[in-house]
Amino acid sequence: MNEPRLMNERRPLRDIIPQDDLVLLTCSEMAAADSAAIAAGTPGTELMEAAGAAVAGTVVERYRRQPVVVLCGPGNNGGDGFVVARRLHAAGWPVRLALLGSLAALKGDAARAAHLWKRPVESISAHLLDGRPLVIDALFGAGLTRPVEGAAADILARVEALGLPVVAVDVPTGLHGDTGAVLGRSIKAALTVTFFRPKPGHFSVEGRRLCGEIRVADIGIPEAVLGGIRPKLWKNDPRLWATLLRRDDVDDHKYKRGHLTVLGGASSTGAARLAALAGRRIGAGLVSIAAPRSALAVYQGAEPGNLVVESDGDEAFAQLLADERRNAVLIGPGSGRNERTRQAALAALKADRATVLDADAVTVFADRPSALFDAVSGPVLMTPHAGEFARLFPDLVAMPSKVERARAAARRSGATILLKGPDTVVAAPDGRAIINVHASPALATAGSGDVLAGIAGGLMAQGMAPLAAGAAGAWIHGEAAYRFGRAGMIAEDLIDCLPEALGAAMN
Ligand SMILES: NC(=O)C1=CN([C@@H]2O[C@H](COP(=O)(O)OP(=O)(O)OC[C@H]3O[C@@H](n4cnc5c(N)ncnc54)[C@H](O)[C@@H]3O)[C@@H](O)[C@H]2O)[C@H](O)CC1
Ligand SMILES: [K+]
Repeated sequence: MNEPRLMNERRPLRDIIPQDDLVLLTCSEMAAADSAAIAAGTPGTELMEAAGAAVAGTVVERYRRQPVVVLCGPGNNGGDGFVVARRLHAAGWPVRLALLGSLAALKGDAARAAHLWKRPVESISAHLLDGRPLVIDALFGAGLTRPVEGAAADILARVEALGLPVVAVDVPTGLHGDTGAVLGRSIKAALTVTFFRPKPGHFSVEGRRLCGEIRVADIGIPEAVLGGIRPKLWKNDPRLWATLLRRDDVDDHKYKRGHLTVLGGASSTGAARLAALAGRRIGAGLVSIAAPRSALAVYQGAEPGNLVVESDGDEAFAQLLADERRNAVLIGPGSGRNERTRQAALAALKADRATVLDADAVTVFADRPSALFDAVSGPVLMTPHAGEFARLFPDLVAMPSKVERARAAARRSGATILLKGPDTVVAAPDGRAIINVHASPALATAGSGDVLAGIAGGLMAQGMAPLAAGAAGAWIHGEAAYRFGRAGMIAEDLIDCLPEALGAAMN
């Protein structure tokens, strides 16, 4: 029987398959797309006209005709606003337009758009809101560089106090397009119309709270411009990795689907057991728990499907990994912040195994992160939550962008970082990153992280590269919670919903 050989061949790990329509562009990449479109023959004025037309068209589509006030800022976001106002007026809507700053200060495309508006330009004042109009927020967009204050902040506060409906142009004013942070004050929109591709900021926790429904309008920027930009950020979706889940080998069998070894702790055995179950449910061929002698009986009595192997003492785990069929390792859930965990993690990295380091396996290195980073050379996925991240990368916490925080940590550690949260970011050392918002608040339950780590470990056992395993794991984890779909979910429920979630990912 030649199975063991199959386990030894180091097949290339299967990695994500980039999808252009899932790309997210930063403000500067968006400006580059603009410039490329203009260089390819589409005047900036046409882009602005198309942007304003897209907003006006969406408003007409979504709202009954009613009084509208368009709040325009001093730049091209405001320029878009002039186009929106002109088009809504032409469609018979009662429109008022107010400008922050002076007409004379407008430049370029915005000045041209303002020139085409032949009706009054008012100044920003609370009286604009008499009659409870629909508000078009064209104050600031991709050019926001500092906190919103003064008249702009005042009018937004007034809009909010009156509870008026808001449609945001590109991004709600005050939301930073790249970091998704709020500078000064912002405004909650019912609908945000952005252009060509969304921005990372649209999907931050604040971004999702403030943008409302997000519409991405085609404004005539050719897809080909992406070739020159070479974006490295995508919104998570099964289309990035679902084909990697397919089991096309006709002679598929458990040895080909990898062997995930989970380090079991002595005290809280539930975490490792949950992770092991998740690894099996997601399709790993074999999953075993390396248990200390003192907890052997507990693990053996728990789930018959989990192989349990004794692994006591610091060197024991390294000896286990002498068996190359153990091609993937998960350390952390419930394993304790102790020397055994540290040594097991270093043994897995030294043995160049596909390794997931979660929870205790991350924080046990907090005193000397370099000891961990220096040992990373192969496929490693770290899955910290914000607190664990801060212990390992304290100096990165101040970075305003979660994507950039995760990317910096990945570059520094050499591992792929899955930085958990309602907006989980998975970032590889080469800069590629994926934002996952396919998640439910119900996931904030004890043990949920153990399940996620087990899913990712099970996928890496089957040959998925860390970025793909992290993205697929985060999405499937979220889908399982949606599938459970009712209050009172506990981590074990996620395990039972994994087959449906996996099925949803593959359809
Ligand atoms: N392809 C596209 O994405 C297109 C985008 N368009 C629109 O253009 C804006 C970006 O325009 P820009 O002039 O660069 O910046 P803003 O209009 O957002 O800001 C104007 C200006 O304001 C200054 N500023 C920044 N922050 C503040 C602040 N807190 N207080 C006061 N002043 C501030 C800063 O100098 C900015 O330059 C984009 O959002 C789209 O709506 C194109 O119209 C069409 C193609
Ligand atoms: K805006």
